[in-house]
Amino acid sequence: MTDQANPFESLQEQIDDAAAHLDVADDVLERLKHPERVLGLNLSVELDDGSLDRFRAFRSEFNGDRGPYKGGIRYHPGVTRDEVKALSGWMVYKCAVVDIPYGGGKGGIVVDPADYSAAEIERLTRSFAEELRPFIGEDTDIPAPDVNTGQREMNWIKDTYETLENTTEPGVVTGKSLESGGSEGRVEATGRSTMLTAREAFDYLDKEIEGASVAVQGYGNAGHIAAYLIEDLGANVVAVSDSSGAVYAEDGLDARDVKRHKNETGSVSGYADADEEFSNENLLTMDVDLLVPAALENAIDGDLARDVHADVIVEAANGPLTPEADDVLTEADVHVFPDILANAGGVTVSYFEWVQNRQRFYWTEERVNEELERHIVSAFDDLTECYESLDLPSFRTAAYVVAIQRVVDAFTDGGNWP
Ligand SMILES: NC(=O)C1=CN([C@@H]2O[C@H](COP(=O)(O)OP(=O)(O)OC[C@H]3O[C@@H](n4cnc5c(N)ncnc54)[C@H](OP(=O)(O)O)[C@@H]3O)[C@@H](O)[C@H]2O)C=CC1
Ligand SMILES: O=C(O)CCC(=O)C(=O)O
Repeated sequence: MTDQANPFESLQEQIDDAAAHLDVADDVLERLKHPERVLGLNLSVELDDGSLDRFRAFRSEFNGDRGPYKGGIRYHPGVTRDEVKALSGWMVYKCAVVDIPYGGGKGGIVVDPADYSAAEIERLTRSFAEELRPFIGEDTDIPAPDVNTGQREMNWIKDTYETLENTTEPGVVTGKSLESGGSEGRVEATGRSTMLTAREAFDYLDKEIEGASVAVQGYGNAGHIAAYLIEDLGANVVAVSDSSGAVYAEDGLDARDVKRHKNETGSVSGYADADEEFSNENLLTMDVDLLVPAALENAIDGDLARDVHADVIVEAANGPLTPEADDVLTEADVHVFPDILANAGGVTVSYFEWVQNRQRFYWTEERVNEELERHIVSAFDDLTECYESLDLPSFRTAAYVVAIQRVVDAFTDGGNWP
């Protein structure tokens, strides 16, 4: 990270920027900028050597006007209370922009999972699930995966909850494995909506995605899947990175093959068919047609933004640009398509998973992908229509205008739906 911007303050600034174009009373606006409840925990977990370790953990329930709180759980040493608050707020507006019936929540544990065994991570996850039990449920608050969590952790949360509640309630958490009631297409969903947003953006801007040069920062769930799906559109993924640094090939990498290399060695570095290796900062300032930040918040601050040479940015990560970076890039006519649209595929397919869990009726992958495409394209159209009709300064502001209006309507029209 190149910047110390507080993500919670960034979120509040984004809301204020959009509210300036809306007729929202100050007291209602104040409500939209603060979480309803933040749970802070100290989890005591037994390590494999018999000693106890203490872990700080959080769950923020930001706003439930449109439905149950919804959002992932992150395991990372950099997790803070304010980061979790920001991430939960972004979930509110993300769910509203794609018009799914949820509010926003997010959780996190301050931990580097690489330092612990699988058994220790299981005990940590189950301990968190026990503490969350009174607050979560398929109609109240529904966790999901985020950075460094996936199907394994979601299965443990579901199992702990169902055991303690003596019930069958698979919709209490999404992002589970298929065997535990997960949905086809959920693993790929975040990368898929990033690809769909990039495709729609290029079309909207009258640019060709075929042959476009692409750089992707972060090669986890969101980044690597976005990379290969964008490659499938005929684009040329010339650079990708993870925490070890970036690899570059002038004629294009093979995104799936880079992932195979990362699975084998732990990082993208050392990929044999790369022409060159360089830093993440170099990747973010490359002269490419499309830049996809898919790692963490604050990847691009105001200073770095002045060196960004990409034409279009599609945000797979949550909050990768600081508000100052946004201003610099808007001024420089770089088209930024925001996180709350581009990475909304994850929560949208989580919604499909929850619907399937409640109906005990499971969809094909084809149906999931069709419904996802419909939601993302429709949200993209709402956003660009708002951008044009109100003559807004950025696509981010347009996304927040659409989303905030929907949340305000749900609040003023008398609460939750459906
Ligand atoms: N998973 C999901 O469903 C969703 C995720 N998101 C967002 O997408 C982003 C990525 O999440 P996800 O892919 O799930 O997480 P993962 O843990 O799967 O991947 C994170 C990736 O980011 C890399 N990374 C971390 N720090 C840096 C850095 N400083 N520079 C470059 N790369 C870095 C990691 O590197 P390494 O592999 O070396 O650790 C890893 O490749 C987050 O902002 C998340 O909130 C948004 C919507 C849904
Ligand atoms: O799938 C979900 O419910 C939430 C995913 C998530 O945490 C996010 O979109 O940032």
